[in-house]
Amino acid sequence: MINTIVAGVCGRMGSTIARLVHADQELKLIGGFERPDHPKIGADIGETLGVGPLGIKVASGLEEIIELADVIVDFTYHTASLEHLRIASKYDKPVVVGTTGFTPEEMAEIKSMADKIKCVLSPNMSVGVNLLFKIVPQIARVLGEGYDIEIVEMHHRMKKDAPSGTAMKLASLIAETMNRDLEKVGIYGRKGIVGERKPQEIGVLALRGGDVVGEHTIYFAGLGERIEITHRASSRETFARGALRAVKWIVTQEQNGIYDVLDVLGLK
Ligand SMILES: NC(=O)C1=CN([C@@H]2O[C@H](COP(=O)(O)OP(=O)(O)OC[C@H]3O[C@@H](n4cnc5c(N)ncnc54)[C@H](OP(=O)(O)O)[C@@H]3O)[C@@H](O)[C@H]2O)C=CC1
Ligand SMILES: O=C(O)C1=N[C@H](C(=O)O)C[C@H](O)C1
Repeated sequence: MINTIVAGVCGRMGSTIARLVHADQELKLIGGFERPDHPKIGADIGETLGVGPLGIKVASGLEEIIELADVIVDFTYHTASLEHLRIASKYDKPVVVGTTGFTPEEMAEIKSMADKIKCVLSPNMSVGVNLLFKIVPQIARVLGEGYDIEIVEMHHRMKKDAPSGTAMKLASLIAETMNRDLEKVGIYGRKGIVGERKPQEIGVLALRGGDVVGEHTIYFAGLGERIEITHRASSRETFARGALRAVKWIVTQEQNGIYDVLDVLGLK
């Protein structure tokens, strides 16, 4: 059994992941934690998940429970996940991170930990989106210049970061493939007399509303034709199943490194 700790265990993703871990034959939910001031600290995790008492309490921090873990799953908040990675590297524990919204500086620090920790880091754990991470840059390359690239994402009203981590990763993969600097060509909204669209622009637009789980459309708009590729997630379990797959994979790795879901799927 793989002893698994879930960060942000009362959150939307944390609770979904914890329920699937609890139901999984190969994994054992041995702990979960929230911020020290969270109202559920000390509550039985099973009760908070609605699966009946499990005899494990919501802890008030990772260091309280980390020694028991084989692996930690973290879908929390960018500053929190970075701190959890620092702690996990100190204790030599692998981590699966799905959190988005890292600043460039935070991302640089995570990359700099590559020789100190085993980590799967991906803004989207679904198989479908990871397939898009593979094929969308190929489509951009084949189409070449002459097709205007715009990405539109929609998420629920509670989402804190924008644009989504997935949209930003798609934009950065496309920019890299097209030899463009996303810092220069990324456009995140338009209003007023903005002038004609420049051919190199990559537009990334975020819609927020209701309970939308996660939708991404990539447009390649040329003269006389347009390709639109859409991924729609209709359940958080899709991401959670991807996270569990990453958990089972990362604990078998011998080399430290910052991996992604394409490594897990063997699609690199
Ligand atoms: N990679 C993927 O496939 C996916 C990634 N995500 C990403 O996962 C993250 C979480 O999303 P979601 O579950 O919707 O958000 P929620 O706000 O529902 O859950 C986050 C949880 O983490 C808790 N948390 C915040 N700070 C800490 C801390 N320092 N220590 C412990 N727990 C903490 C929050 O507590 P509190 O409420 O008190 O802040 C909350 O319980 C986001 O970045 C989102 O973009 C989401 C879906 C899929
Ligand atoms: O916050 C969410 O909900 C999601 N966040 C991820 C992102 O920012 O890309 C992935 C998913 O679409 C859901």
